[in-house]
Amino acid sequence: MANIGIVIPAAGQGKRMGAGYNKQFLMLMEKPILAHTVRLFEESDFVSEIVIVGAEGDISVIKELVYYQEFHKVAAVCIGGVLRQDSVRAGVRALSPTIQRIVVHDGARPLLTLQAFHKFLEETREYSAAIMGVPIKDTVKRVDIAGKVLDTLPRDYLRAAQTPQIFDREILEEAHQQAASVGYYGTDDASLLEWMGHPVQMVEGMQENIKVTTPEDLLLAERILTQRR
Ligand SMILES: Nc1ccn([C@@H]2O[C@H](COP(=O)(O)OP(=O)(O)OP(=O)(O)O)[C@@H](O)[C@H]2O)c(=O)n1
Ligand SMILES: C[C@](O)(CO)[C@H](O)COP(=O)(O)O
Repeated sequence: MANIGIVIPAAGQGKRMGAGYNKQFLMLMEKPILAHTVRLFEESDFVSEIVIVGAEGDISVIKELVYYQEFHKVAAVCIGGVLRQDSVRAGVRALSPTIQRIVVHDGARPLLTLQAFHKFLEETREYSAAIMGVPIKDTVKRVDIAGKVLDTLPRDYLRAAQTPQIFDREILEEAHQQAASVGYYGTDDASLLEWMGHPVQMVEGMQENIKVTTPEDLLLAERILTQRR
């Protein structure tokens, strides 16, 4: 299972966080959010290479972070694109050709644990494409443009998709290439494969593996990490 390459998209603008700069540099328990995310993969024996994708103006800061945190597996820090999808594609391109199995994990998901990641690798080893997700806790309604409720979706078959998402390199590259050629956009990488008609396996994730998106998420992340200490 070794020789896995990690792509960490971290080139977003963090608009919903409203910090005025990339939210992944916000401090979480005395370290930038991004440092927590990268540390996990640095410590995994199954990971041989990490690529971090940043906004053009953040590249030198990310390189400094890599240096000071002593992240030896980071093979490249490359420039992302306007959409998350563009950033992931750039990251995949920057991985060594020897890497044939790729995990994509949001820079903004710093709470994944090594144990959960290794369980994920074990459970997904037979699949060419697989993702983490968690059952939806709320009742989910579809509404029209005016907010009128149309119906209630059967919750048993709904999952909130997370990262990590794992793919055979060939399939992920093909999905990104095809999507780019027609301008198809998906909010995660798995959706590009779904669009192509390629099967994607869902495995149980962890509720704590939140994406730090708004200020409340940062507070929650701090509480979770405090409890883990
Ligand atoms: N063009 C983009 C957009 C997003 N991301 C990354 O994709 C992950 C998930 O995106 P999200 O949490 O939505 O981050 P932002 O796009 O930064 O948030 P917002 O939509 O609030 O601006 C983040 O790690 C983000 O940095 C990226 O690498 N390149
Ligand atoms: C990839 C992802 O984190 C899965 O939940 C999510 O889709 C990213 O979404 P966003 O639209 O960039 O917030």
